[in-house]
Amino acid sequence: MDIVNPALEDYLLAHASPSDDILRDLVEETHQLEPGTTMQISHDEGEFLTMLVQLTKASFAVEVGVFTGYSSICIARGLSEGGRLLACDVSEEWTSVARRYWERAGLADRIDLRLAPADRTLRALPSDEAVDFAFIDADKTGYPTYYEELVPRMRQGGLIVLDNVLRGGRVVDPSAQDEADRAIRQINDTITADSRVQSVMLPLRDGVTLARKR
Ligand SMILES: C[S@@+](CC[C@H](N)C(=O)[O-])C[C@H]1O[C@@H](n2cnc3c(N)ncnc32)[C@H](O)[C@@H]1O
Repeated sequence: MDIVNPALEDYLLAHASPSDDILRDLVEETHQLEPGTTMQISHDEGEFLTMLVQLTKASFAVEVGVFTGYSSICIARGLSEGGRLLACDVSEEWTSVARRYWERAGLADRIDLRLAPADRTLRALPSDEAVDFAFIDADKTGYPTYYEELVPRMRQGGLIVLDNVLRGGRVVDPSAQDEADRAIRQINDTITADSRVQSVMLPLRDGVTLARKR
């Protein structure tokens, strides 16, 4: 199911601020890998992330799901002076590509990569409300856990962004019942009912939720 009419989607993509050589090369290199660019966020979503990080004036951000580093670059670029991004993933292979591009983008010194299951990395974070911005884009069955670990650690006004919350429209298809479908429906319902956050779901690419800690 198309979330947005494909012609309009192309039009939207063409009307975000232009990309740059680093991100273009990263897309091209990722295209050669086995999963290709299917897991990578799109250019307009990347611009949106940078803008959100800037608007929240974030200095400590957490990313769950690095892959080859596209979203990490977009988040790290938006951080305020001296800001840090804690980037969680389990793949040495894919994040080795990310590391090269972080270096090239001059961002390597502001990104801490943790190669471990993200639930473990998040649980090990201090419980004070220090996180300004978080982006969740990893294994879908983990979303409920990542969200629950992050909410108490967000500062007031901090923003959690979740990707793929529409799962290509599967969320409204009653026959779509795999583990990931159920986890995404669960987290979508949890967030809507969660009085700790103010939330909105946007039809950007595969669906993006913004949850702002009250
Ligand atoms: C959709 S991709 C992330 C795409 C990335 N945000 C980008 O812009 O290119 C999902 C990533 O989550 C990682 N992942 C899967 N299970 C994980 C887990 N339990 N903990 C941390 N990362 C995990 C995968 O290795 C993969 O790199």
